[in-house]
Amino acid sequence: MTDNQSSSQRLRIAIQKSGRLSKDSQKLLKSCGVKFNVNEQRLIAHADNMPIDLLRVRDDDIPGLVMDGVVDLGIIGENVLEEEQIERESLGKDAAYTKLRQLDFGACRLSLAVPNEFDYRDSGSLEGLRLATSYPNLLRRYMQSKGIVYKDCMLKGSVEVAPRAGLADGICDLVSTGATLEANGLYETEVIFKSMACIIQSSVPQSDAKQALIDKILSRVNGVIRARESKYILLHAPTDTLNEIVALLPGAENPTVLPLNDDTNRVAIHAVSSEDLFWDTMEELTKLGASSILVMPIEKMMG
Ligand SMILES: Nc1ncnc2c1ncn2[C@@H]1O[C@H](COP(=O)(O)OP(=O)(O)OP(=O)(O)O)[C@@H](O)[C@H]1O
Ligand SMILES: O=P(O)(O)OC[C@H]1O[C@H](OP(=O)(O)OP(=O)(O)O)[C@H](O)[C@@H]1O
Ligand SMILES: [Mg+2]
Repeated sequence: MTDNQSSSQRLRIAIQKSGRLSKDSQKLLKSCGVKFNVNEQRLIAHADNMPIDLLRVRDDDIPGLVMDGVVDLGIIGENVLEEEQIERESLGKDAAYTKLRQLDFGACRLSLAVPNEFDYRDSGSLEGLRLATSYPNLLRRYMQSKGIVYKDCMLKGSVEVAPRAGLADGICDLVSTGATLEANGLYETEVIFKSMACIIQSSVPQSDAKQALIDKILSRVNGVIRARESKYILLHAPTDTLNEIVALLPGAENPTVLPLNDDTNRVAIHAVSSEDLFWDTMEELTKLGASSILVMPIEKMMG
């Protein structure tokens, strides 16, 4: 590290050390051109080509590190972020941050779930019962909004086993596929919070140089996510169904139409689509006479 890159001038980004968000967080930063190697034993990874340090920590610590201005940026699930914000606000601690954008991974929901044999009608069925959760603040906010009084059972992990272990009557935990609930003889009754990973910035004012680097990273994140959501589509189409074919391409504006050699009845279409092209649409396209349909991933996008 050179003098002009002393630690206070380097941008500090907190990411999850190991868990559901860690690989996707690293992949996103690498796609943004940040070059680094992670040593599993080390808390910090220095980027080789930009004044950026990655701090690899437990996800629960990331919102607090950003809110206290210890790090400049953090990649975190909205569930953990919101939980920490409610906690800090209730304690009168600083809970300010800026959400730069939602990301395209870490999709899950915080839900209420009860044992399969539980006769659940609505959240009122939980009145007076004990609920196990790692998210006491989000649960309290939801139950207060419904006017339901319940008892807490705070567990940092293994929440789904609590009812079977006789620790609680129901749970409030993260769900994605629902496989963990099913494996534990539980069923989901109500979604109380929907979550994605997001990138947040500390509210502490930054130097111009650091803010410029944050803006550059954010612009690249936008480009990476737009590219991941988009496809490059090439196909051949009969001229008489051209308009119908173009109308079927999702989110494709002003596609390029090119003549084909020795074939005046058909043209080539090149289009960038804002969504994937599903098999059903491809089948519709072939029914309209389209052929040589290619759907390709886009690596980068800008402008
Ligand atoms: N099943 C899931 N599918 C997708 N995203 C999930 C899933 N479960 C959790 N997440 C998201 O990933 C985040 C991290 O989940 P993980 O299970 O790795 O956390 P953890 O066990 O608390 O990790 P840590 O050791 O860092 O505290 C969650 O807070 C949530 O935002
Ligand atoms: O609905 P599903 O697809 O089954 O996912 C839900 C599970 O995923 C998360 O745990 P994870 O597997 O990350 O392990 P952890 O309990 O160690 O955090 C979450 O805490 C649930 O237990
Ligand atoms: Mg955690």
